[in-house]
This record gives sequence, structure tokens and C-alpha cells, in this order.
Amino acid sequence: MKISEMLRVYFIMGSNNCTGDPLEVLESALKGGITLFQLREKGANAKTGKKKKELALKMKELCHRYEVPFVVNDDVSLALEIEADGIHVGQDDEPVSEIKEKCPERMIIGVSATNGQEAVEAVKDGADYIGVGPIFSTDTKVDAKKPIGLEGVSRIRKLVGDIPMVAIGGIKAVHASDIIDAGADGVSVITAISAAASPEAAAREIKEKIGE
Ligand SMILES: Cc1ncc(COP(=O)(O)OP(=O)(O)O)c(N)n1
Ligand SMILES: Cc1nc(C(=O)O)sc1CCOP(=O)(O)O
Ligand SMILES: [Mg+2]
Repeated sequence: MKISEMLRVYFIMGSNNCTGDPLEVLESALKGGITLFQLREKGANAKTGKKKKELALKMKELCHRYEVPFVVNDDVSLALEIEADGIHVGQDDEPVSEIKEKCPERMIIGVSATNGQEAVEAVKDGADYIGVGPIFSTDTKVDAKKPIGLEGVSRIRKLVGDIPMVAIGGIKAVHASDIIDAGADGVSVITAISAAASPEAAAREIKEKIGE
């Protein structure tokens, strides 16, 4: 599958983003048709490497059962240790050049960009895809920058050519088709799926709105 296709319904979650069992939430989202998953563990588990690794391994297995690639946020060592399918890093994380030296070619490298300059740099550095945002305001990321809106998505798309690009930040199902029309290949969400009464139905709704 092409990376641009993997990005269509990109679900991100850590154990702090759901009240129930994160594995149950993930399986429900997988049943609803998510196309990529990222473990972004910022909760209590983030502090104890053993628990985080256990959760990551279980999530990877679960994703693979549904033939969905598994990405680790921030933690390059963990991604290598558990042979994840990808790693996602932001502007304050490990630089792409260093990641490329350590990681096998098959590993997908995603980089966050909050403006055009960062996006262009990420492409030059060799990112496989970029995550642009926040599109709308969000309470999920405490250090999120000012929202760039749909206009920001269109502007960045014009600057970066055809690199796979996903939009993130405050996105709900109702925004999905506008975000694709603005030039993103897909939408990336935390709350819209992790906090839904039915993550399966929430993922399915986003997928339908994207037209997949
Ligand atoms: C797909 C995607 N896009 C952006 C981010 C944000 O990454 P980062 O800026 O490193 O912030 P944290 O997620 O580490 O708080 C992402 N994780 N995924
Ligand atoms: C993890 C993350 N990164 C962002 C960025 O702008 O780079 S916004 C964000 C939070 C996304 O969560 P929700 O879908 O609940 O708004
Ligand atoms: Mg990060």
C-alpha cells in the first residue's frame, strides 16, 4: 500500500487518551477501518519503559492482525526494538538525519510541521510523510501551536509537491472531506475516535466522509 493511502484514516492514541482498555479501543477502531495507527504514549506508561514496550508489542500485533501498519511516536529506540513499521517525530524530537542512520529503509519516517518552512525542510531531510497542524484548536496536545486552518493545508500542499501529507489537530468527521479537498491525503485524529462511544462507528464515519 502507498503511504498516501495509509494516511487516509490515521488514528493516534496513548493509554491517557481513553478511559477504558486501550487495546479494546484500538481493536474497535481497527474494525471501523483505520488505515494507520500511532502509539503516542504520554501518560503514566510513558515513564516505565517496560509497560510501554509491553503495550507497544500488543498494539503492533493487533494492528498486524488487521493488516494495518504500526507507528511509534517520538521513541526511536522503542520503534527499533519492537520492529515497528514507522516512527513519527516532531520539530523538538530526534532529527531525521540521525533516524535515517539507525533505522532500516523499510521503516516509515513521519515528521510534524506547523508551517510551510518546517514542511519544506522535512521534505528536504527525507521524511516519508508530513503531519501538518494543528488545523483547528485542540486540547489534546498541551504545546500545540496556533491553528493553521484549511487555508494552511492548501498553502503547505502547494509548497511541498506530492509528498504524502496528513492533517492533524481538532479534526472531527464533519471536517474530513474539506481537509481532503484542501490537499491532504488523509486525516489524523485522537479524540474523535478514542473518546467516541463507539470507536468503530467513529472510524467508519470518518472513512465514509473521506470517500473510501
Ligand atoms: C501524524 C502526526 N502529526 C503530528 C504529530 C505531532 O508530533 P510532535 O510535534 O512531535 O508532538 P507530540 O505528538 O510528540 O506531542 C503526531 N504525533 N503525529
Ligand atoms: C498529537 C497532535 N499533534 C498536533 C500538531 O499540531 O502537530 S495536534 C495533536 C493533537 C490531536 O488530537 P485531537 O485529534 O484530539 O485534536
Ligand atoms: Mg514528538
